[in-house]
Amino acid sequence: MNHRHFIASFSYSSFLLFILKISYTSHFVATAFAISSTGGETTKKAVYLGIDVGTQGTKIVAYCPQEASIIATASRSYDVMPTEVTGRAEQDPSSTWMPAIEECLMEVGHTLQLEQQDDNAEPSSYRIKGIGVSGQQHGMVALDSQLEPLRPAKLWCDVEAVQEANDLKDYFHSQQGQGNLDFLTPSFTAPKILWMKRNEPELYDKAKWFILPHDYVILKLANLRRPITDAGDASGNGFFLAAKRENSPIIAQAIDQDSKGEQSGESNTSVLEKLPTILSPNQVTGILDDYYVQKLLPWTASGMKAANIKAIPVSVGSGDNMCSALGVGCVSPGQAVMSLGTSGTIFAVSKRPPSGTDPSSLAPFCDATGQYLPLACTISCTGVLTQVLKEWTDFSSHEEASKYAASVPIGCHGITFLPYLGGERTPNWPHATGAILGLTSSNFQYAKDPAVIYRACLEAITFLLANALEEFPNKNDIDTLLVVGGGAKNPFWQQMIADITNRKLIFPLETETAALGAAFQAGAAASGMAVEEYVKGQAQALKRSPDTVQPQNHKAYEEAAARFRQFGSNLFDKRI
Ligand SMILES: Nc1ncnc2c1ncn2[C@@H]1O[C@H](COP(=O)(O)OP(=O)(O)O)[C@@H](O)[C@H]1O
Ligand SMILES: O=P(O)(O)OC[C@H](O)CO
Repeated sequence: MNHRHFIASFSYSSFLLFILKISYTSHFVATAFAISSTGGETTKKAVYLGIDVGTQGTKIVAYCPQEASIIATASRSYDVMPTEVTGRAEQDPSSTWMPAIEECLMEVGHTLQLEQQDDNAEPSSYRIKGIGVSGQQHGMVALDSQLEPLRPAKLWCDVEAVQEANDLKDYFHSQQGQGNLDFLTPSFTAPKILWMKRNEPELYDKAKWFILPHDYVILKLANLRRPITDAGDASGNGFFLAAKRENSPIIAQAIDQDSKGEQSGESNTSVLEKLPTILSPNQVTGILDDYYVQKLLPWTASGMKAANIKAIPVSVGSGDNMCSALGVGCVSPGQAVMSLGTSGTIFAVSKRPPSGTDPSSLAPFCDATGQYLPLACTISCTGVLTQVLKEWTDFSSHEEASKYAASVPIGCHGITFLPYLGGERTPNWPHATGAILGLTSSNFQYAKDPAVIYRACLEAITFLLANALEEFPNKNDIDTLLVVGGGAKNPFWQQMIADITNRKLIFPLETETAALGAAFQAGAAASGMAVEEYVKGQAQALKRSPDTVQPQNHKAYEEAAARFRQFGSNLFDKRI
């Protein structure tokens, strides 16, 4: 047993676990649950579950610190709701996210039960000691007084609230609000709330809470009486000023006073009071509700009811990018994370709060440890690539498409794909649309080749992220990218990213870093450690794949990248 394992074993068999429960009055009260070791317990290995509720699916990982590995996983896919309305992107929390989570819990529970059956000598090899939740950022979940959704959640990639985002920015600056809100786009929650007030005034009047996707999941898992959140996810709500770590009353005022909607009744409650309370990074919100315990561990459910010892704490959770920053094992100076999910994101960790002069494309978020997470997010990433794959090619997978795309020359014979099927956020072009440009009589024949179009799309979404990297004030100090998310396992894309960005790449062995980061947070919360300290302890054991990718074709990509930027600017670079 090495030193780290000794510490881990000691803390998991230790005697007291303090669980912060939401009190049923308006305050949070610390309640201590005495959790002691009993016969057989000391032999069980602690396991922490991390749930990541993404845009295209939910994943759960079960992480065992003693083995320093993921011992079970499950995932379920789902779609954004079909709509004819341009710019709309919605999902129903109760019929989309929660059933996917339930199914994943059942599958993980089943896998762990098999482990138990394999070991007849011990009642169980593992014990779930905590759950953390990571969620797609931004969006808006509007709840009624019974804590039920009033309407489908508007997602981060919903760009209906363009006018509202601009109105809020203008109001904030007209009131000389301190700080910089230039980064506010329709993705954020505040413009969506204003959009709801203007477009659905009757529903708006019934809204008691406006929360984020991960807040909703925690609310349900722990059966809380009121919503909570953390600073990382809250910093994507459009009210939160990261430097001050508080929601802006000016933004709330702008929404409260707005009279463009025809309200059916006047509510006196400010929108500020409808936002969830913010807990610190290693706090626990409550314990896993029996309903979900039975999904996870049906064979021990009755035992769990009988004894506090088996209560499973639910930690505060965070946005998926914040959790990813934990899941890569902490981001060092000189590194940035590039996440290839439905969205593309690129972010670094900073000890300093954002400065007022940071470029508007960098959102000044908080991270999930108490530090800051300057982040750029592109809407057009694997969501668009997957649509191209499914609707424009006969390739059966990204792997097959990439194999053929690899034989297409860099720059795709001069054919440029603009990937803005759902508008764009970085650059802030919510009205942008997709296009294929640069056609000539000599390259026209290639435009109907699916491998060319797939590659042109892949190049485009990579150029977007590379351009976002250039917005970081410390870009010259960033020499290494930690690449994560669903697209990170694609070797062809890995090479392309290295070539285009001219940076070293590292791939954590676990690409589901958001779910893993949520599990780390649960481990920190359950063992009472600071999140950063806990994650650093785990990171030593997380091997990363060797840094084999070397940039070779940078110059060849530069020309195609310049063409891509020029076409986009010509079409969409105007005041929205
Ligand atoms: N080899 C691959 N190359 C490119 N994209 C991929 C590959 N494998 C999976 N993807 C895409 O990654 C996305 C899923 O990534 P993920 O990080 O789980 O997204 P989210 O969290 O937004 O649901 C899907 O769009 C999927 O099609
Ligand atoms: O579904 P993902 O993982 O792309 O998450 C969406 C991001 O949180 C948007 O910033």
